[in-house]
Amino acid sequence: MPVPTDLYRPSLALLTDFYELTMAAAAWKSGIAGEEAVFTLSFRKNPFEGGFTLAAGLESVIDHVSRHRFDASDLAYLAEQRDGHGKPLFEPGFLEYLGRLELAVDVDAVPEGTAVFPWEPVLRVRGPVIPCMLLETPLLTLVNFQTLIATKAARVCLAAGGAPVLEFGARRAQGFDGALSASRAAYLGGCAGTSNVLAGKLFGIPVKGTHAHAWVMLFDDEREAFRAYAGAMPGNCVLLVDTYDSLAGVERAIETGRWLREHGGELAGIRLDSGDLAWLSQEARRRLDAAGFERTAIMASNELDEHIIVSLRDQGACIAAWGVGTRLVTGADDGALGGVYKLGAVRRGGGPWQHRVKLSEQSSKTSVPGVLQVRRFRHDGVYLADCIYDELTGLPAAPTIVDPTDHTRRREIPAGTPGEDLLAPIFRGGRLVYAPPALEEARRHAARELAALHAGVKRFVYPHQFPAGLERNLFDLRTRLVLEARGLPAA
Ligand SMILES: Nc1ncnc2c1ncn2[C@@H]1O[C@H](COP(=O)(O)OP(=O)(O)OP(=O)(O)O)[C@@H](O)[C@H]1O
Ligand SMILES: O=P(O)(O)OC[C@H]1O[C@H](OP(=O)(O)OP(=O)(O)O)[C@H](O)[C@@H]1O
Ligand SMILES: O=C(O)c1cccnc1
Repeated sequence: MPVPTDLYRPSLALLTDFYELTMAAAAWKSGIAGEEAVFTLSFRKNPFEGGFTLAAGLESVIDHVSRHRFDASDLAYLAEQRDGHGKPLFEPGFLEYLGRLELAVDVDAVPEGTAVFPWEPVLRVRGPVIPCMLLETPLLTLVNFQTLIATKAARVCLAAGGAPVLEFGARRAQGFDGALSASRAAYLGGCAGTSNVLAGKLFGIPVKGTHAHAWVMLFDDEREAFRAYAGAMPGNCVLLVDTYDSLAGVERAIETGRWLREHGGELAGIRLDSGDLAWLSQEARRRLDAAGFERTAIMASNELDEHIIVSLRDQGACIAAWGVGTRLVTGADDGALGGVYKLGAVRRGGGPWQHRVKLSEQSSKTSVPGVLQVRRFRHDGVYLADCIYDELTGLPAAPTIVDPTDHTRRREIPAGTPGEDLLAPIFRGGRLVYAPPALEEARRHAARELAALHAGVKRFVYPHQFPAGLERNLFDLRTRLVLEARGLPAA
């Protein structure tokens, strides 16, 4: 399948926060550029008050890291930056360094579509401090948004219970890039297709759609409009029936369906876009069935989300396909996934790694030190628990998992419980060592992941909290570092 190779040329190296560059300049100047660091990208809360999150954005991360370079125009722009005294902010030597910079980093990440939970490392970057810092902003930009939308899509598709969900969001998306990456993430999360034609071309997503109210309004009456559309699209005819009156529109759609049959076509569906979708869909179904159009599908749209879809199904709505736009591609009601990128350890001159922890008044914001990995344990195809551990100390044969927000909540994992590490090697020394799966495969992976989660984790109201926490030695190390940093005696 085609990849979006030409969308963002040249490199987007400047798409980083200014402070990453001022820190890079200071690191270069102060001689710590040769030191190594390891950073972890994780989030602290599942979006949408939900019980799970689906990781997305890795393919864009790979693309960004692979083509990262500061070109002459980037360097010229940086050379223009002045400090408060009107002097150049960046020294020529630093800019030359940036011009030669290659991101010789190791990146490990969970594959796209993997179910992930708060605190877990979703992605890890290890290498010289400057490249690690420069990547903070773009990696968060890419992973936070796409993960949010993939998770929203998974929720909407779970609500639809297997009926197809089409993503109709481009017109309400956050800009062109928001539209494209939302379409991709929505497909990854389970949507059956998109109305966004460029996303279809770039990512190989099936493109689908009906017609707008404007089509009907272009004609003097609805009958004429339906007939013209059906004549032009006999094999792809879904008629929007609510421009003037939904049920009268259904009657005209039935007439058009009869006409289509006489001309070798078939009315594929109707779309309802306003009013009481439960009642209208039942009444439309009754009329279509009575007229011999049992196979004509009823599609609904109109500011839908997972909660409205659940409610409509509970009310017995006869809706076979869902068109979901605004609330899907904007991740309503969560403006963003709150992913963060935190330093876990540093190493000087090839010596031993030294753990680092960031304190916060809010214990949920205290970072997790180490070179983090996560082991997922399972039983009979169902996920049991996730154990976040430090590769520097390793994982005991029978680990104890401690909930970082309540250390009295613990889970013992018996030795021999099957499980696997989630972070896979993506780059080694800046060289790509991972073959990203095709989007279709990532989508199948997401579906398998959702199937392996207990139903309680997927419910929308007060979901069960999946046991994901810190391996006990890591939890103890973190506690010790926090006490040390606060100048308190060890517990
Ligand atoms: N039976 C229902 N149960 C729950 N929510 C519904 C039901 N029918 C429609 N909705 C949802 O209620 C919200 C408001 O619908 P409303 O009927 O006000 O739209 P409308 O005013 O008819 O449409 P429009 O403003 O697009 O012309 C929408 O999000 C819609 O999806
Ligand atoms: O409601 P969403 O989930 O975003 O789905 C997409 C919406 O976009 C279209 O209409 P548009 O909103 O442009 O106009 P309308 O409200 O007048 O139908 C379509 O008819 C849907 O209602
Ligand atoms: O094809 C459709 O029905 C469609 C496309 C975009 C937005 N709303 C509806």
